[in-house]
Amino acid sequence: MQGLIIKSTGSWYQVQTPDGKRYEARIKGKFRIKGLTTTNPIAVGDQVDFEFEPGSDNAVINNLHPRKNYIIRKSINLSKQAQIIAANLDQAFLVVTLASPRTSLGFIDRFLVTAEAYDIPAVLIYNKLDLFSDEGLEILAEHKSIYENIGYPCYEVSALVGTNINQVKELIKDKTTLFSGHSGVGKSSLINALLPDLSLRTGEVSDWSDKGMHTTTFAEMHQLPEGGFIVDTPGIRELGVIDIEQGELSHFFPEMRERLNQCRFNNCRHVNEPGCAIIAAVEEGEMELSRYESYLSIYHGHDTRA
Ligand SMILES: Nc1nc2c(ncn2[C@@H]2O[C@H](COP(=O)(O)OP(=O)(O)OP(=O)(O)O)[C@@H](O)[C@H]2O)c(=O)[nH]1
Ligand SMILES: [Zn+2]
Repeated sequence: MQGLIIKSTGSWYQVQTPDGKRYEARIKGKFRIKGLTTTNPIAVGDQVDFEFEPGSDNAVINNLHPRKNYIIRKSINLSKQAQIIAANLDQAFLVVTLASPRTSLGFIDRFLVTAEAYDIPAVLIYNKLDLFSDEGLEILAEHKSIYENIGYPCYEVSALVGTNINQVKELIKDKTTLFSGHSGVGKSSLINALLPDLSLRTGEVSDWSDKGMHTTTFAEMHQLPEGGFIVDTPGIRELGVIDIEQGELSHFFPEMRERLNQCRFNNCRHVNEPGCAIIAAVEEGEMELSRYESYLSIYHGHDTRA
């Protein structure tokens, strides 16, 4: 039988078959990703084959289908060990706000770089619109001109009041969508507004903490009545930057990517080289300074803006 993993703990998985039936299953055999040892080889979003052991109703997963993408969390101590958090995502939402706690451009850019590296289309959702001051609305307009120009859709909503929630419903229909964002921006409130039957607890400090690789992973996909899934994984609510080679970083800035072959040197770092097309684009106002600053900050590995 074939199914979709919709829930994972450290030791068992919930698989949903195309007819909507759900089974609890365990893994048999080894599933490996090149160059990585994974503590949990299968994650929500994975398509798997499974069978029942003869004479029992234990479902056993025996095959993993190829993934279009996946996100991992690396162990802090064991750099080659990783946990797979979710697979086959159609899009990643970063829920942000310009009320409190206001999300910074640096934080948004780090998220966008990560999504590019994972090959997952990213969307920015500005929540708490009902609380935006005039200044907040001005900043919103600036953000939209920065991000929409380089291909990242932006939506403004109020999870509390219900403003523009239908637009977001349209966006997530028939898709598998990851929700990320700082604590307190309203992810749970937004998911509750989209999926009223679910009732996630809001306004509580997340009880997840990084206790190392032995902590039980718990990720879940919530099925939408209109079709599609919301992926809610407490452990990666703030998708961090994954290991990116310095020389590759510019490929994950779409507006840099399209100019890379115009630099004088083909090993240009876009830091201070003569004839750099990126620096010229910033000087001519064709690339946003804030985006370039985020590039430099991540490049030099001291991105502390949160
Ligand atoms: N005014 C207003 N308040 C909101 C809105 N959305 C969420 N809130 C409030 O913001 C606070 C945090 O909301 P949550 O939904 O718990 O935020 P979260 O992002 O899930 O936070 P974590 O669970 O810590 O990751 C709560 O007090 C919500 O009621 C909104 O659109 N407008
Ligand atoms: Zn350059």
